[in-house]
Amino acid sequence: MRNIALFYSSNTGNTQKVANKIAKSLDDIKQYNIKVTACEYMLDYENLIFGISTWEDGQMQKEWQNIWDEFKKIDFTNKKVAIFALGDQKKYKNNFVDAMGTLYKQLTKANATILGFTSCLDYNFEKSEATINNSFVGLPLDLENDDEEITNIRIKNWIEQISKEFK
Ligand SMILES: Cc1cc2nc3c(=O)[nH]c(=O)nc-3n(C[C@H](O)[C@H](O)[C@H](O)COP(=O)(O)O)c2cc1C
Repeated sequence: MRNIALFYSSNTGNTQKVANKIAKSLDDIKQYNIKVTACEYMLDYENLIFGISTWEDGQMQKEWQNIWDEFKKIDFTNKKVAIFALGDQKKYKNNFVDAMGTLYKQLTKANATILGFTSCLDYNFEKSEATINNSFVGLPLDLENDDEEITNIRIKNWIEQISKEFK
């Protein structure tokens, strides 16, 4: 059995809703809210999924900010990591899912192998800290503006994509 864990946090429940959907689609997964689970538990898993939302013009959701000093001490060598991110491409079009970029940069510094990049083409935004060469560094989701059907398709495709690459 593979060893996968999903760590997330959420202000209004949007990231939680997506976390629940992803966890339901994978048999071999453990789900943790970082509000109540210390980040050293991440060390127990070879494959990790992180869920993060962006607030206050480009900032990480508050629980990610709270664990950030501890998180920065973790070495992710030999770990495969995929990120999904909640944001609003209409109201915050110049900071769309910026928090995913912040998380990505730290994970890269900490030697993680990041997978699950997706194309920017399907989205309508101006600027994001979470892109490299027209790809997002994970899966952005916009529950404020996109139909549930589109969101569900994106999640399904992304799970297929990362599932193949997890060890
Ligand atoms: C005050 C406020 C600031 C926000 N700032 C951003 C932002 O800078 N970039 C972005 O993409 N989304 C932003 N959002 C949208 C949220 O990220 C989005 O609603 C998300 O689904 C919230 O997820 P959560 O409830 O799981 O935390 C903001 C929303 C609010 C209410």
